Amino acid sequence: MKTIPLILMGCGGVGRQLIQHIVSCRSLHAKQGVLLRVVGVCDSKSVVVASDVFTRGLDDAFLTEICRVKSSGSSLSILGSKGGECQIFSNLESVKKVVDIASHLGRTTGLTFVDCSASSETIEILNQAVDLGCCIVLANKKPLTSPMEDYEKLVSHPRHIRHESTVGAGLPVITSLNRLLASGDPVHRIIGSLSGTLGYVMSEVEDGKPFSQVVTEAKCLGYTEPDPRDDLGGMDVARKALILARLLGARLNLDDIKVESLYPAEMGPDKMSLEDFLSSGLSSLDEGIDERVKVASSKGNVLRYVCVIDGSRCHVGIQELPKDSPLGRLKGSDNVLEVYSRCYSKQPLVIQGAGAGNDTTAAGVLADILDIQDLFS
Ligand SMILES: NC(=O)C1=CN([C@@H]2O[C@H](COP(=O)(O)OP(=O)(O)OC[C@H]3O[C@@H](n4cnc5c(N)ncnc54)[C@H](OP(=O)(O)O)[C@@H]3O)[C@@H](O)[C@H]2O)C=CC1
Ligand SMILES: N[C@@H](CC=O)C(=O)O
Repeated sequence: MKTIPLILMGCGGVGRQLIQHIVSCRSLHAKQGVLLRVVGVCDSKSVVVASDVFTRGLDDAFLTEICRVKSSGSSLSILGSKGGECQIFSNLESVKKVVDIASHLGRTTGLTFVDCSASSETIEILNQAVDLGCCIVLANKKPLTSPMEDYEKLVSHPRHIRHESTVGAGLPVITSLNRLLASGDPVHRIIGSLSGTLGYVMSEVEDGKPFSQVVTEAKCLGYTEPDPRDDLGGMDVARKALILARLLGARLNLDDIKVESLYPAEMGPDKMSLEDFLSSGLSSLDEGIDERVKVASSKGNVLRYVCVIDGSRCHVGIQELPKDSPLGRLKGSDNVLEVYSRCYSKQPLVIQGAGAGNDTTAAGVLADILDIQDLFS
């Protein structure tokens, strides 16, 4: 049986769903000859680790308890040591402990860091993990959209990194692009709708629902980032665009991308709390969006938040598109990407399907972990 030891960073909607998938797929994985051994789970303040990471992981009952505690909104630090089977470390100590485990397991049994946080702070640990021979799997886009130097370090061992869920959640976007590029088929243009949240919001407001109501629904459905302004301001789509553009070889940074925001600067995270934005800011945007939807509709068009990557130029923003165009027909949280390359020059390669949600995202992360099993014994 191959064993893949892993440390999960982030135990929110996606991280918890990943734990549930791992636990419920135990017998399937056993038939495939693979065991996923979760040796540690981190939230923003603490890490829970198995007492002997060389031989044991956290057991399934305890992993389920971790999910219960985190879904109730508590910190991992309230968990006990479970009769000595695990240890809990907080704040700076937790970072030291995680790096310590990486230095022991990285070059022996191997270790995979799975980043399901939404933080830009994980980049330091991830870069250390890479230096220590560990693999990394990310749903978190922020480390991959850090300055070029950090990015290049992170992806310096291509066999050791997987990040399919960073674009299109569980859709095979990165894999498909890598296959085209590896076969010498250069991709020169990608156009698409890459936000599950904005896809859902734009298609729901067409039916006359208020913008604030559908954004709140998207948040409840697990489509939005922890702060939905990341989606509504276009930054989440810009990050996806940057990830794809860098994959295609462009040496761009986030501020090279032109981004259209759906809210004004005075409602930004530096000026308004998330609570105020959700309780009052959001509804003040209803009228303006409704007006734009009506103007588009009077011309037989709909609004879509579109990402265009053309050579090394990227821009993301609202476009008015015919109702019966591929992007105009999108419904719900679906993403669609049209990829133009030498082989797909007139008719693009089209990838479409659910582009957000905890279940599909966590499934994409799980598939990434299984995809690196050859590096483990
Ligand atoms: N939902 C979706 O459809 C998709 C999501 N993603 C990505 O998945 C990631 C997770 O999203 P989601 O689960 O919704 O986010 P949540 O906000 O629900 O969860 C984030 C988790 O990360 C933890 N965390 C924060 N900072 C750190 C840190 N420095 N180290 C370790 N853990 C940390 C938080 O801890 P605490 O509990 O203490 O706050 C929390 O447990 C995001 O990056 C998102 O962009 C990608 C594709 C689709
Ligand atoms: N908030 C994102 C989640 C996936 O990356 C989206 O809405 O697409």
